[in-house]
Amino acid sequence: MVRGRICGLSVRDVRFPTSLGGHGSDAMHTDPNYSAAYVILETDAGDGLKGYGITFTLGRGTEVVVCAVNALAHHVLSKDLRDIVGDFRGFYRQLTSDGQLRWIGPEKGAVHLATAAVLNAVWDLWAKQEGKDPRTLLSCIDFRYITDVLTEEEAFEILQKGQVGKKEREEQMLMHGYPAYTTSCAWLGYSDDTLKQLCTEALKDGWTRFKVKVGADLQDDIRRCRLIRDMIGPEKILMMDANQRWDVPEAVEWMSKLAEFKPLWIEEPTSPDDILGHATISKALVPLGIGVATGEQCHNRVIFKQLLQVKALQFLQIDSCRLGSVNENLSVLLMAKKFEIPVCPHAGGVGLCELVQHLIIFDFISVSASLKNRMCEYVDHLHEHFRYPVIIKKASYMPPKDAGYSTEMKTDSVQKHQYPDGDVWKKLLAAQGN
Ligand SMILES: C[C@H](O)[C@@H](O)CC(=O)C(=O)O
Ligand SMILES: [Mg+2]
Repeated sequence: MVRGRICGLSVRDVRFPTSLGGHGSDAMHTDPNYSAAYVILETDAGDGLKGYGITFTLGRGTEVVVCAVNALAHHVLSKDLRDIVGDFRGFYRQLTSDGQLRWIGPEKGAVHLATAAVLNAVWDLWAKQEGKDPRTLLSCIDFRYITDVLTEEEAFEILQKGQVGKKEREEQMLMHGYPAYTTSCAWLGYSDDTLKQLCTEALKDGWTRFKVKVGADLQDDIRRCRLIRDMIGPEKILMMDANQRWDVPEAVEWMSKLAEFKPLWIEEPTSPDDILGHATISKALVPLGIGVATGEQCHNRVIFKQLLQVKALQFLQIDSCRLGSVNENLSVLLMAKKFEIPVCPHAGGVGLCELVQHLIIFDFISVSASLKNRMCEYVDHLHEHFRYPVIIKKASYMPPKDAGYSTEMKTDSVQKHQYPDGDVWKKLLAAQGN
């Protein structure tokens, strides 16, 4: 039973100094500090339940997103949760169409990341209060701009079909979990020794799918890809991620040099906005047996729609915080199902694994009903800061059992990492003479 009026919204700038160890580094983000704009919603329901929402950012970018969350706060404050979820589509559109903020979006950039943080908190709160049926889920989706490829009725049919065999798939998930791959061994800033050590440990832990960062220096890539392929052997799966480093012809040329290492996909080969560029790359890489994956920086459902329409990707990477929360992610999962393109979510960052596990397990149970060519990213960082961290067993995500969106962070972690006043940052800034 949905209850409570939103009587408080707070947002924190939480940063982790991951750049110090080269964690998370790639060809374009050489010194990322994994960060989050962390939103807490309170209600007057008197049940003690709060909604926690995050969006993933890097370092100083968090300041901008925190401002955007505050600029959106008035849409949520004093609203009855029942009214919000009773017309969630309308509420989503209210946030994304705010007449004074829309100009710095629309549905993209900092303001869309902020929308995700706020709506993720709403979903967390709502999920703690009640379950949802297909019609309710559909009522949360804004179909504006995508009805040329997916109507509400088609989406309903997909969800109805997804009911068949649902029980068995739930049991399968509870027993075996959702298959994952690891990105933790091969960040670009890691030395070869670190890569070898982490890869040895990952193999011992049963990982069979690995992602390596590429794109800055070809000879370096060849050496690192050889190293990792030799270590994992010919049968295990290898993916590559260039994080938007190349122009279109460069991407094709570079990947033809890395093809000998048999990557399943090249991720973000070029600008995330270049839909036709991705299509050109996809086509050129077919003879090499390499697919194109993208999505972690796709602004919204419209970009995904076009990527699907022009066959620009073979693996679709939703992101729980880049898109407008569960609402928009649902529309993308449904479009992917219609086009029969496997969804392999982006995760890692701060809390992305915690959030996206809900989406991808839902996708398997209620939408795609398939694990073919599907896996979810896993990065072994920062889970200790969450109250309900992901559980990985035998390289698979085990379904979360606690109600909610697994978004709540430990109070102590938030305090210590709040920027710039948390203990961690006070010490680091003092050491840097700031
Ligand atoms: C800056 C991030 O760490 C980015 O490299 C993550 C990413 O591309 C991925 O996990 O995929
Ligand atoms: Mg990536």
